[in-house]
Formats: sequence, C-alpha cells, structure tokens
Amino acid sequence: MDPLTMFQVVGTALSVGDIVVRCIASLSSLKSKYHNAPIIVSAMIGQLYMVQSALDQLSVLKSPELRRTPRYKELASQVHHALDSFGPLMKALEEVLDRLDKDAPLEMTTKSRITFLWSEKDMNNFSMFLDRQVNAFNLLLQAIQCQTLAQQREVMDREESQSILQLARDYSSSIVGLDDTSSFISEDTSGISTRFAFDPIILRSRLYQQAERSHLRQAIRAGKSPEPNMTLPNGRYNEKATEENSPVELSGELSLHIAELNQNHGTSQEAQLGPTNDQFSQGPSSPATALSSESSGFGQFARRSKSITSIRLNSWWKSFQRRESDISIHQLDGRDPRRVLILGIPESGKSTLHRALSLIGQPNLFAEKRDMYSHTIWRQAIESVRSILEAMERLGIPLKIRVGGHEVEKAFAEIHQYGAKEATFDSPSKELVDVICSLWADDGFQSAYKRRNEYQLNDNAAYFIKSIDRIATPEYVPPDEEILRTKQETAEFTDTTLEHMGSRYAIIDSPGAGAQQNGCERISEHTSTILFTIDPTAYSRVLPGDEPVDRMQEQLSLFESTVNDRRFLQTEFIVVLTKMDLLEDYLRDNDANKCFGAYSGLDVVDTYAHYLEGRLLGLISSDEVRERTRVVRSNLVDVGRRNPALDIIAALQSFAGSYSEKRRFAANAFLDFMSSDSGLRMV
Ligand SMILES: Nc1nc2c(ncn2[C@@H]2O[C@H](COP(=O)(O)OP(=O)(O)OP(=O)(O)O)[C@@H](O)[C@H]2O)c(=O)[nH]1
Ligand SMILES: [Mg+2]
Repeated sequence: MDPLTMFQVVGTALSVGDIVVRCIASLSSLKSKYHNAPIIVSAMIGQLYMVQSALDQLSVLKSPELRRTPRYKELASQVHHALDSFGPLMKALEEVLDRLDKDAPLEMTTKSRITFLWSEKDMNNFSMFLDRQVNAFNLLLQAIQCQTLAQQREVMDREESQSILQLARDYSSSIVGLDDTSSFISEDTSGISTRFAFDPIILRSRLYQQAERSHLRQAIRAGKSPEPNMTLPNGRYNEKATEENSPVELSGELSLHIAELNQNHGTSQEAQLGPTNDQFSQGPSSPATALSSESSGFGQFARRSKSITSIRLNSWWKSFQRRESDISIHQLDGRDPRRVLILGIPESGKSTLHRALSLIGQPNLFAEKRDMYSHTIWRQAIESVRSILEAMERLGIPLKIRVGGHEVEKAFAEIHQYGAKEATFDSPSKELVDVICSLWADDGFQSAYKRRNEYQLNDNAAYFIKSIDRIATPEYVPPDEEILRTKQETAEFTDTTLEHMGSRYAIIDSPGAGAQQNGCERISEHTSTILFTIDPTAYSRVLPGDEPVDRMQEQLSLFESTVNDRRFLQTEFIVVLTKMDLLEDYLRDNDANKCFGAYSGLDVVDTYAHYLEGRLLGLISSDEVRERTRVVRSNLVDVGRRNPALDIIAALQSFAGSYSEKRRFAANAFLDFMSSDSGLRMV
C-alpha cells in the first residue's frame, strides 16, 4: 500500500476550501438577518477565517512533487489521519448552516430563539472541534516551514506536537467512525499550549488581517473603542467566564503551584488548594487508531456520502453533549487565563505593578483597608525622616538651622519615640508635624536626602514628608495613589485573576530575588508572559542586605539570565521601567553619566531611559525573543486619572504570539460590539 503523501493530506484539506468559504458566507448571512444572533455565529466566522488562512498557506504544497520528497513523506505519515475529519466536519457544518439559514425567521421571537439555541449548542461543539483541527493545521504549517529534516523532526517529536496530533486524530476517528470502538475522545489537553511559533504566519496573512479588521471596524462602528472595558455588563461571554468558567479551577491549579512554591520557601500562606493536576486531565490519550491507507487520504471523503457523514457526525455530537459536563473548561472555550509572572530585583516595583493591575479588575481593592493604610503611611513617613536623620549622623551632616526651637537631637529623640510605637497615628502632635516640616526645609536635611543613594530610604519618602501636614490629620483617608506609594516587602508568591475585554490573566507577583529564582524553576512552565520590572533609579545604589550589591548591576544580570533562559524561549517579555516620575529628581541628585561610564546626556530623563532600554534589549541573545519583547515606561502610582497598568494590558494584547490570543482579541471586539446597545440582547 502506498504510504500517505503530503499531496493527499494537503489535497484533502484543500478539497473542502470552497465549503469553508460557503460556510463563512452562510454565517455572515445569518448574522445579518438576526440583529441579535447568538455570539457563536460571530465567533465561528472568525474561526473559519483562521481555517481559510491556514488553507491559503497550505495551498502552495499541493504540487504532486511533494510525493517524492522524503521529508514531506515522513511528515505526512506523522500527521497520519489527524486532519481526516476536517472534510466531513465542514460538510456537516454546511448542512446545518443551510438549514438554519433557510428556516431563519425574519424576526427572532422567543420560540425561534430557543430553536436557534439548540443549534447553537451544536455550533459550540463544531467550534471546539474546529479548534483541534486548526491546531493540527498550525503544527503542519510549522513543520513545513522547517529548513531541515532534523528541525522538522524536532518540531514533530515534541510532546506538545504529539498531543495535538493525537487529539485531532481521536476526534477524527470518532467522527468518521472508522474505528469507533477502539477510539475515544481524549480530554487530556493539559499538555497542549495554544501557542505556536508558526502562528505569526497565519496572523500576518491577508485573510486573517481582513477578518480582524472587519471585527474591529464593527466594534468601532458600535461606538466602542477597544479601550479597556473591564466587564461586559450584559455580555454572555463574561457571564460564562464568571459562572461556568469561574477562575476557581484554573486558579486552583495555579494556587496549587503557588502554594507549593510558598511552602518551599517556608512561608506561611495557607494554600487554598483547588483540584489537583490529575483532576484537570481526565484520562490518558487514546492510542493512535490504526487505519489503513486505503481508508484515508485524498479521495476518501469524496467517496463518503454526505448523509452518512452527517449521521455519524450527529451521533458524535450527541455522545459529546452527554460528556460535555465532564470536559475541562480548558477545552470548552479555550479561555484559560494567560499566566503572567512579575519578576525583578527587590524594590523594583513588582508588587506596585501587581496592585495597579489588580485595581483594573477590582477598583475597590483598597476600599476596606484605607484606615489601616493611613497608619502605614504615617509610620513610613516617620521612618523616612528617621532614616535621613540617622544618615545625617553617620555622614556627619549637621542641621543648618535650629528646628522651631528644637535641636536636632531633640527632633531625633522625638522621631525615635514615634518610630518605636506602632500605631501612633491617632495622636500625632502638631509640634511633631511642625518639626518634620522644618526639617524638610533645612539645607542639611536636604543634602542628606540628596545622598539617599548611600543608604536605604523609601522611594516615596520625599512625597510623604512633603505631605505630612495632610497625612497627620485624623480625617486623612489615603487615595489609591498614596496606598500604592507604601512599601511592603513581599514574602511569597501571590496571584490575582484579571478579566479584561474578555481576556483573562492570572498575574503572579514574586518575592525578592533569592526566593524568586527557586520559584521561577517551578512556575516557568505555566508562564506565557513575564513582566520584568526595571527600576531606572537603581544605579549607584546598593541592595538592602549584608553584602553590598550594586542594584543596577543586579537587575541587568537578573534580566539577562531570565531573558536568555531556555525555559522562556517561547515566553513574551514586557520590560516595565517603573518609577519614571521619580527619575528626574534622581538624575539631578546622582550623576548617571559617571555611573554608566563614557556616555553623556544621561541626566535627561528621555535620553537616559532610551539608553537603559538599549542596554536591556542588547542583553537579549535571541532575535525571536527580542521581537517578543516590549518596553513600557511607567509611573505606576499615578492611578488617579487613568491606571498606567492599562498600558501593560495593551502591551499584553499587542503580542501576536499566538493565534488564539489574536482570535480572542478579535472575538472580544465582537463581543463588546454584541453586548453594546446596538448588539446582542438576550431574550
Ligand atoms: N513614585 C513611584 N513609586 C513607585 C513606583 N513603582 C514602585 N514604587 C515604589 O517603590 C517601592 C518598592 O515597590 P514594590 O512594588 O514594593 O517593590 P517590589 O519589587 O515588590 O519589592 P519586593 O517585594 O521587596 O521584592 C514602593 O514604595 C513603591 O511605592 C512608581 O512608578 N512610582
Ligand atoms: Mg513586592
């Protein structure tokens, strides 16, 4: 028997290209007839555009020459029936759509809506099944792009690739019914990521971009910019997200890892364990179904009658629907959150970024805790004054003026006394507040402050000291911006789940450097994006601790080792230059030119930031990783008017790394549109 050839594999897929086009047309027609058509119609149009783009790319391979190329022969045998069900699936979908389009009433009444919803369920299954096929297509395209046989083998031998093919094969054999008894639908997708190195090719394709543009146009036409909109008030997508796909399971998996990590660090976090990994994977993959080459390949589907295919597909749907409740939510809509890990040296702003991101999803994050934070702010202000006074002593800087009748010793003693007491906020004396105001006006105090790089001082010391008379009043209620200025050392990994424009992110904050490295080992496999915080004011400062460690050197080395770590080869990086608001003052007080050597002009914020960005990007050894790296400059505490963390979200969304992300983005624009007044209204 002839072995399967690339010509057959590709030919089979291409033979139904016209049907794909017709299905897109039918879905569009349905959508235009129903002002309030179900969301799945829009989602499927996007999905089919994906398929069409993949076919477009594959069409170059239809040459019979490929029959003879050993590399493609091997590839064909590896793909081995994974795409067999694509043809029948498209044909059955076309039938369903024909029927729906024909029977569609002009007005969608409650009754017709119910009828439609029945079909919607089928379409959801179609949509999920299509996903498996698109994954297999993607893999095929990725392998074909390889330059050598060795590279191709490397791609195909990956565990992830094998899982993708196995899954597509399992579904194929269930659908075409060639060996129903020996095959079953595997639910084990845990090892499959939705990201492929090949995805950008699809994303760059004309068809996909057209589809995406059209989605965005609709969203814009509906008067909605793709500006952040945390929740869709009536959006089904989000309802699903919070009810069916509540973060519990996903977060549970993540919390499991985080709890483990924290346990390893000997921290005290009580793990809220969710389901174990075993609960997420619901059984082993089935063995590949052995099929003869006669019953597969090009021509096979042409011989199958449409009705037989449909009957089999229908029965597959039914059995699938029964199993629906057993399926992991990863499979139902592919909306598992992107896992975003925040890394950086101590005090580089990781937790501030984490908190700013959390505020996007939970604007009332601090509502219950403002009272507590007013004490924290007062305490940190007093501690800052004390640190400066201590530094004056150590550096031999005298106070230039007498402080409101107080000598420095007296002021010092008083501050000490306040620093020693825990919650002294209730009664900060007017006298003490005056002392602090006078200290701040003192030249000696100021020159010690300017030398803050020589000792440890809270980054927001100046802000709090300057605001002391406001902070010291009993009526003081700190706004979010000021809470974000407080410093709290992070001892353990913490995560938060953020929903934004239909995308979900599990964002993990990490503790200081030592613990971070241990944690990274374990958490890396779950990370799609790393937010790397860089403190631009770190030069000429040392890290707190026994050994003097140059902060800037430390963060450049940590960045270099992280960004070039093999485990993160597929990871997206967003470098966040934090504390941009503090930079101008810091550059004025500390000569960056001296610190960085031969460069000049580094006393200007923009020139310095530009130089630092160049240094950071220069540390990335892989071009691919550099392409997947974005830099965002941020003043993280300035959340008053517009949360700066939205820029990070925009950077997250800008990645074209995975087609599913892009699709999600486009779908979300749709969903936004559908949930707007001019869009979908649930009956
Ligand atoms: N003004 C200003 N302060 C910032 C900014 N980013 C961080 N900070 C402050 O810098 C200090 C350290 O920030 P954190 O977020 O606690 O740093 P971290 O990296 O989490 O530190 P560890 O948990 O100790 O590793 C805090 O006082 C923050 O308020 C910023 O953009 N502007
Ligand atoms: Mg922290």
